[in-house]
Amino acid sequence: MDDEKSSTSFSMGKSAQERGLPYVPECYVIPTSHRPSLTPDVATVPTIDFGRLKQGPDERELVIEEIRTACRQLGFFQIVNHGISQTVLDEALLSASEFFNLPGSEKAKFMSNDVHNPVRYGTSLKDGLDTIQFWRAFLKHYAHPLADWIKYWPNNPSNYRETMGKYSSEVKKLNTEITEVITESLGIGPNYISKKMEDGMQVITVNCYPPCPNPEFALGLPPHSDYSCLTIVLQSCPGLEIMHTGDSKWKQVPQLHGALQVHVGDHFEVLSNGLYKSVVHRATLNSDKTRISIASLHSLRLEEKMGTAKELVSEENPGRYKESSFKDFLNFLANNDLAEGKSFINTLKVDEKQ
Ligand SMILES: O=C(O)CCC(=O)C(=O)O
Ligand SMILES: [Fe+2]
Repeated sequence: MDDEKSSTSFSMGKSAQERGLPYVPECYVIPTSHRPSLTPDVATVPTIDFGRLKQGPDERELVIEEIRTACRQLGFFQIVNHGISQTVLDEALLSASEFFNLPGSEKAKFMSNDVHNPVRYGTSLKDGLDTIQFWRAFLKHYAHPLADWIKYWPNNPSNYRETMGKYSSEVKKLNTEITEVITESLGIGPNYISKKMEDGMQVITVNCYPPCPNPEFALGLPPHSDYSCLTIVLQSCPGLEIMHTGDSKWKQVPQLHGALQVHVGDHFEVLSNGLYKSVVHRATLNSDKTRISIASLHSLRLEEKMGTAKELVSEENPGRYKESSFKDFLNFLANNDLAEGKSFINTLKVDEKQ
């Protein structure tokens, strides 16, 4: 996600004690209804074995069916046997954590509030901050075409560009494979959008959530869905929660060593005419260890519009979304605060009564 514009959007009004509630440190401003549970339900997340895609047409068809169900019901799944080695995953996480361990002055070289900036660092963990709702630092950088952008990435730690570059290019390839399977599962064929996606944007968001003394009163990231077509996430430990569409409850995604998480983003919801849902998710905190997540967000080129596949529109099932580009999302972001619950996908929905 792309944010960091506000740190004081919620106001609690009367203090908890005035309302006869248990003591809450005054610096935490997330209202009770938005606070996470320290013992969340665990999500039942479909785990897709990508190796099975190469085990003949029958097996491939079964995997595609599993992906179709996951995208319709949750907008989320995990993949194993994805072809990216554990060393590449571990080294990317290690470089990320070394970057966030650098002195503030080193990270501040990349500090920017301009959402259009292709490389930027931000943090809600500022010295002297008197209200806390989000407990996160992040580094974002464009990653495709890699040769165009890598020279602007941090070179401290000294192997950051090498390890994160390797991870980024492998995830980019994996994204093309997942895209093919997803459009196949929509019945519009594997090549429907794969070439455009190959040439499209890749934004790497590296999130760092340090231990929080009161994880029950704050969040790492507010609830949101990603603007992307697909987001692929690597996490160092649990903390991601997804909103279960069935019972509208927050559930924690369990840690599965070596797995990658796949989020359906807003632009695939649009492509599918709402058949697939972009998953609403948030990041929670813990009090004893730093959590790192590396989100790779994939979309079409900066100004290329994503619209609904015409094959999925009919008289009985009219188009439900306006088309939009990544740039449209950035313009939306520059003027709206996602922490206040503003949602890009809602701005794309065509009024059904029209
Ligand atoms: O930390 C996570 O697991 C989620 C990160 C995320 O949602 C994002 O960067 O958009
Ligand atoms: Fe996200």
